[in-house]
Amino acid sequence: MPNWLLPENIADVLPSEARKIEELRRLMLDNFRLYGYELVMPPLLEYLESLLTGAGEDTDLRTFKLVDQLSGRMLGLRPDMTTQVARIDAHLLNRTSVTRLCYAGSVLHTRPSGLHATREPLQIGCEMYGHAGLEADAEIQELALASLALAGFTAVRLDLTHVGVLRALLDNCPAAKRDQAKLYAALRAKDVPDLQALTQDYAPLVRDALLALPSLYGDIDVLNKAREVLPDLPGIAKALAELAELAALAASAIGRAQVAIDLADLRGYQYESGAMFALYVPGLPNAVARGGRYDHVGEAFGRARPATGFSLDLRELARLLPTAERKHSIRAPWGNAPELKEKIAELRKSGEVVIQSMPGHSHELDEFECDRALVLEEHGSNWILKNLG
Ligand SMILES: N[C@@H](Cc1c[nH]c[nH+]1)C(=O)O
Repeated sequence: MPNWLLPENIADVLPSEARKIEELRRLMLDNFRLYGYELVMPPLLEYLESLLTGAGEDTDLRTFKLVDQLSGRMLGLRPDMTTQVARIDAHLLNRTSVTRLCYAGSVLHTRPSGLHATREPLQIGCEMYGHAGLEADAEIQELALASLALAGFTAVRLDLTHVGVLRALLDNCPAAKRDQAKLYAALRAKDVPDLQALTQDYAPLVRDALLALPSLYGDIDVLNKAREVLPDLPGIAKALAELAELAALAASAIGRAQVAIDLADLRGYQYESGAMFALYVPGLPNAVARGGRYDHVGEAFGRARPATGFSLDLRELARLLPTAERKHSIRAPWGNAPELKEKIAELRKSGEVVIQSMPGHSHELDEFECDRALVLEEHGSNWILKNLG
């Protein structure tokens, strides 16, 4: 095997793609700052048990593990930054007021989430702690939509769901609770035959409700249908009321989206505790951003705090965008003359890209197109710009 091959679903990011990703990262982080989100940088690896605190079995399976040579303990490479940020809020900041944090960094997955998905997403996101009301969820949704708008996506669909519906059903049926993991999987896949087989000996009320969930998908009217076909349990009524309110808020948010309800969409890391959302853009079957409420993670860290947030993969998002236009730049000779150096410094200070040709090489770089050259004025000693081509 050639020694320059990389593992499957792991790739280098080459110049023009890297530029797109970096520009998006800056735009989004700057926007988070305008809403008062403070940047944090959690470590790439942690003790496994802290990384998995409050997270589900999915997270465990997705985590690369290794042994720490210093402590002999098991370490994990983060598969998701959300629980790390919850740990920071719970233990390091110790604030009682509302805390807004944002982050951007690589995460690693043992298996790709799709055939062509990377195992090293570049996760960026925002988390808000300390407010249990829907206002916090609405702000997070608005930020997620604004992030996609910054990347140029305007025709966005926002799917809303709520873990309260399934929770209420499980709490009313011990057999369903026992099969929880299998039910999640069947619902995620909208696999009705599998659901039928699984639910055979459940209480009829719960069985009918579980079988109805995959079809409870569509515009806001689905909530009325859900009220008709789902049992009248307090948890379900509360979840549906919250979804109705969030749908209205999302429809009026900055960078507004077309809103849909999908009561069987339960993808995630199994730490969610309330309303959840996923954002979709045309041409891509998978969600480009996900978020929602996860009030119990802080509690697992020993300090209960309401929590809500969203994250997205910048690599995936950038892949959907057209290649950036080549940046116009200036070609300059290499030289030690103070006038030349000053002129080049002045141009760079004003934001121009100035590329000095190395002796014997004059090729242009992929990302840059030299449309001007810095040349010495004929019969003079001034450096002037000359248009090329
Ligand atoms: N980190 C979650 C999304 C999320 C962020 N905050 C809350 N939920 C994910 O990648 O699916």
